Amino acid sequence: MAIRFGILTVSTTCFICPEKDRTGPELEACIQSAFPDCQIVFRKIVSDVRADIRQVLIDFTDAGTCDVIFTAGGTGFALSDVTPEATKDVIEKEAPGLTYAILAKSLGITEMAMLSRATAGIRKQTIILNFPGSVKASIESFNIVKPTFFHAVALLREDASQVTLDHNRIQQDFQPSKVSLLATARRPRKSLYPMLEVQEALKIIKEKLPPMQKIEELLLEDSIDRVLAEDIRASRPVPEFAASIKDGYAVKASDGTGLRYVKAVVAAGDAPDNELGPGEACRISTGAPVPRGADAVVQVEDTILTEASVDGLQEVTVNILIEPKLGQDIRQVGSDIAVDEVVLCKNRRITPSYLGVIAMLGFEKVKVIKRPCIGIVSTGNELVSYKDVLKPGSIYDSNKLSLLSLLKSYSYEAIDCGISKDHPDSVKLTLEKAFSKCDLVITTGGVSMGEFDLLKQVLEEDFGATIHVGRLNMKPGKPTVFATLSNNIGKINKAVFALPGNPVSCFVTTLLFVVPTLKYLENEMDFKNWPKVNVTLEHNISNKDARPEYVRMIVLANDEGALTGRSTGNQISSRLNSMVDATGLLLVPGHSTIKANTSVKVQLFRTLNL
Ligand SMILES: Nc1nc2c(c(=O)[nH]1)N[C@H]1C(S)=C(S)[C@@H](COP(=O)(O)OP(=O)(O)OC[C@H]3O[C@@H](n4cnc5c(N)ncnc54)[C@H](O)[C@@H]3O)O[C@H]1N2
Ligand code: MOO
Ligand SMILES: [Mg+2]
Repeated sequence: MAIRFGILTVSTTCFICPEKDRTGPELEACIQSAFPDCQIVFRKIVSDVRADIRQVLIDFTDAGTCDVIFTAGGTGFALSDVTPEATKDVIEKEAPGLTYAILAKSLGITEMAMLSRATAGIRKQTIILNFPGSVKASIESFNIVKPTFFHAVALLREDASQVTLDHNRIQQDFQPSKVSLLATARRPRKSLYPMLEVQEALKIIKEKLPPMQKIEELLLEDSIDRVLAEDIRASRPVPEFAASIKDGYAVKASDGTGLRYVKAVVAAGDAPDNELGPGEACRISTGAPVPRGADAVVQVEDTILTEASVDGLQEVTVNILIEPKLGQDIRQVGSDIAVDEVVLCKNRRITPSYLGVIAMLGFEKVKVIKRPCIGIVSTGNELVSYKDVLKPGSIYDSNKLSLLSLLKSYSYEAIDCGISKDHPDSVKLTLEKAFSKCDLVITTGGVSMGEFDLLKQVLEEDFGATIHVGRLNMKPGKPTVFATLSNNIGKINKAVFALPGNPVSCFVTTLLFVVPTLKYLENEMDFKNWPKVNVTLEHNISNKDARPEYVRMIVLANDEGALTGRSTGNQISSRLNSMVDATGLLLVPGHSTIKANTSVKVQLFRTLNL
């Protein structure tokens, strides 16, 4: 948050001879070193005239251009000292705590502090605070109150995220970041990180990932889309009893065609205890247990009724029209699943049919591979939640929602770990909170070459992280970062993907690096990445950049079942609409064109569009 300061020296002497004003310039330097990204909106001098002081204060508060105005001078007992009176004329609310804090601390330095009549208050959204006129006293006063300004201004601006940040900082006894924003002139003008190829990076990520894999047991209903951590071995046969495949009559095959006496009825769910004798039949339903003595089922369509009961309601005899074969229309015990058969293999993802099979075997719970807890952090002073009101210069944080839902579409739940400001303390605090909850943290923004791109520095300097991947030869996604953190016994236990802020760049790198990592951590995908299919291009596709480009493709199946593909249009990294409807990525080498009708291999990350 950039605070906007104004400095008003009140002194008739300095007004006549401005070069005598030392307090104004010294105060300005002090403010700038305490708040490096602040803005000094004005530095003025007025004489000790109440109306003149009042006018400057009104001008700069009512225009809404200043968050804080410091006056220096005119606060003592001299007859001409009227700064507090002019201040009281304009303020709408008093802020006595500020002057009290200055007085209390200053009394420890000099008892002359008692002679200050300084006042403080708020007009509209601006804080006005009187400092003494001497350089030393004004700077001492500034240093006393400066820790409160971020928070005070955030409250006045109704900047909820900064207020939360400050509350956390106060509550957690926060240690500021070791990274400084001050030495911009000394920043490197070339990236310090080697440019890696995508395949190289995938290999490194695979090698350096912390060992996260553990097993957990879940209720069947909670295990959909998870990866099996055990073979599912049948402890019972399916079916468990010989069951009829048809609605018809259970018979002895050796009786052949001809009349049968209908001895009993067996419906699904019955447990028949009678035994079929020669010339007898049991009426039977699909799925019902075949009674002892029967060895074939004849479907009702292959029979006729030959005799009914006196009331005409019950079958007494039926004629079997077709020669029954031994075992006909009977599912034998264990014919679907035999006892001890490994019916589902570990490391496979649980689909609805897996769950059905597991349920058939009577399991209540299943062992699956535990997933890392994933957190997503957005970074950027410009970001506002899409649920909040947009301010001038701000944009909606779209990355958070698109990445949370992209992961969800592959069944990974991630936690929203907030929006960090482009300030080292804010990045540090937001990451600290994310790491306290999550094993894998994904951030977006702040990884390129700008002075406010702080992710790599904060990760390295504040968290001792090792950056394994710092730059990639790809478009989009060049500044992609992969880093790991160790715990206090030196064991790697956290991983970070710090992705570029451009909406397409973080989307594509999530597809190419984060999702494969998550699948790999679940043993499902050996970093082979998305399957490739042959696609015929509908038009020429050019890449003007030197970096290989992952062009977003719409892939369609024509009536003959052949696949054709077209690009989603302008591929600039900010244009997230270039992801819309894309189901595949086509890697186009740097400075090259692939001609229409060429057959190319497209990596499919989704099923085809209908
Ligand atoms: N001097 C250089 N500048 C840049 C380079 C470079 O190599 N040298 N690389 C460019 C490339 S490539 C990319 S990609 C971007 C990456 O930038 P950062 O990761 O540092 O991200 P920011 O600067 O914070 O933001 C970039 C862009 O994205 C917008 N953004 C950020 N977060 C969000 C969000 N959550 N939702 C929506 N939009 C977001 C942000 O406003 C910026 O417009 O750097 C190039 N620069
Ligand atoms: O690498 Mo950036 O992601 O092209 O815009
Ligand atoms: Mg940047």
